[in-house]
Amino acid sequence: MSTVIRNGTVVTHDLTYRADVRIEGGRIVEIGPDLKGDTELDASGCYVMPGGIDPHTHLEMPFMGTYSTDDFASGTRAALAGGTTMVIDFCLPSPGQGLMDALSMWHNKSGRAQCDYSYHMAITWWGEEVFDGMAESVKRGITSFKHFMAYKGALMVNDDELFSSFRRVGDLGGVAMVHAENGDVVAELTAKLLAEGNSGPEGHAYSRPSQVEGEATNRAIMIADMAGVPLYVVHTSCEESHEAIRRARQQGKRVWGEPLIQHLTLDESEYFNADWDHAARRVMSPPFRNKAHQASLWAGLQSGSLSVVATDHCAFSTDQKRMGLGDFSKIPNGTGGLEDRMPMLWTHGVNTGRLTPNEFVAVTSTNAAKIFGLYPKKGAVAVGADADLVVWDPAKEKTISATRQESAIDYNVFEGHKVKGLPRFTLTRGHVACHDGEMRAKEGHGQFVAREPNMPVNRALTQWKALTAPRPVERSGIPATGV
Ligand SMILES: NC(=O)NCCC(=O)O
Ligand SMILES: [Zn+2]
Ligand SMILES: [Zn+2]
Repeated sequence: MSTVIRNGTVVTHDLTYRADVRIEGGRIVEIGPDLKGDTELDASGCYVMPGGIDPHTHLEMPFMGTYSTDDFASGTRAALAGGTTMVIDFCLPSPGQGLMDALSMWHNKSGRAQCDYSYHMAITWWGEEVFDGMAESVKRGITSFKHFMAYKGALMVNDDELFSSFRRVGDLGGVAMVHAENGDVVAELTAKLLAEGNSGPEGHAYSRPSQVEGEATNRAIMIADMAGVPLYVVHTSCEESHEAIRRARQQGKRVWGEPLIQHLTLDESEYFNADWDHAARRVMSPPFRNKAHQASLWAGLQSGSLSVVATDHCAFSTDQKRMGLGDFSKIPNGTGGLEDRMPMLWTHGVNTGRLTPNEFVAVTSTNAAKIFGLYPKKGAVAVGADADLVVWDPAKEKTISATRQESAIDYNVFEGHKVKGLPRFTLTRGHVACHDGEMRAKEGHGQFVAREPNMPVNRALTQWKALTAPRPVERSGIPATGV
């Protein structure tokens, strides 16, 4: 059985051209004019693009005394509704827990996934067991390792642990990742704000000024450079952090920055809303920033100093958010966005002229595929690639509303936003999961995707570090001591 997507314009990160796309056995088998198939999907007026890859989600994540509400079923369904065909979630061992033990727990949760997925492994503590578990993790196709520099007393690791782990990731040919906020300063500021009576959700934003992110980003970059490992900085939200990444890239360091769609389109005024629920629903780390920071993030996407737009989808219901009534530090951190990332970015990026359609593909799909060892299986419209595709209708419009979303939570941080540019069809390995607004996704269709270590960037960096490593100076004679 074959499917042909007809009459569309193929848009990849580097090319735009008219062609039909033929799919068989979940893969793209032919691209060209006038193709025939058993089933035909009409893409007239549409772009045929690689499905989105969101490399930053937390589905059914245990966090701050609860679990994020969207699980692998509802979260991946929301992803498909919005044109995203793969997510990379985080496997989070509890302190003291072995990495493979945590991995089996995550594999148990992901069985109901509706699109393909992978994991990053989090390093939440340090010891020989973790050191050994990292090699096993790479063998099982999990080649990226996340470190939290915030959440003191919970997930946070210190600089010595960071350096040890980064070196290990470098040796294993993986990618180091950081949540870059200075957790010690955040803890101090939180205590001070609460003591002074600042207990509402706005206190969360005050406790995490952009400096805590800028400082930690710079520190992580320097530690990664000394460890000789490529570094991916998640949820880059401000100019200070972007500046550190920009500077590092200009210096030839292998560093990538990831702004979120929320930080690009929503700002800090949300926290000053008189409605407690409204503000608390938007509590996430780092918090939303002002317009100047937003402009910096957009400029980073345009200039290439920032590489990937993600969501950090970690959705808590209003009831869960209310765990922090009277104390903002107990509001579970996280927001949704999986369903809205692509339409919001198209609307505010492509429709405004900030991004070209090719740049849109790069930052929503191809760059993540390349960085995390998935390309060209994912992130490509090419013969042999998985048929993870979105047929994108640039004329289709909607107003975002929680009443019509696939996510399981009871609100949407983009409520009332008008978007223009939506999927006509979303295909996951050839299966049409979203058919002109109607969901046909299947629970359990999603498969774990193992990833390869030692990407070209790893090899180049290792070669460069070997070439420039300290080595003893060869001397012909040793001077006499004079004694
Ligand atoms: N971002 C956030 O607030 N919650 C999810 C966990 C994390 O990525 O820090
Ligand atoms: Zn984070
Ligand atoms: Zn996250």
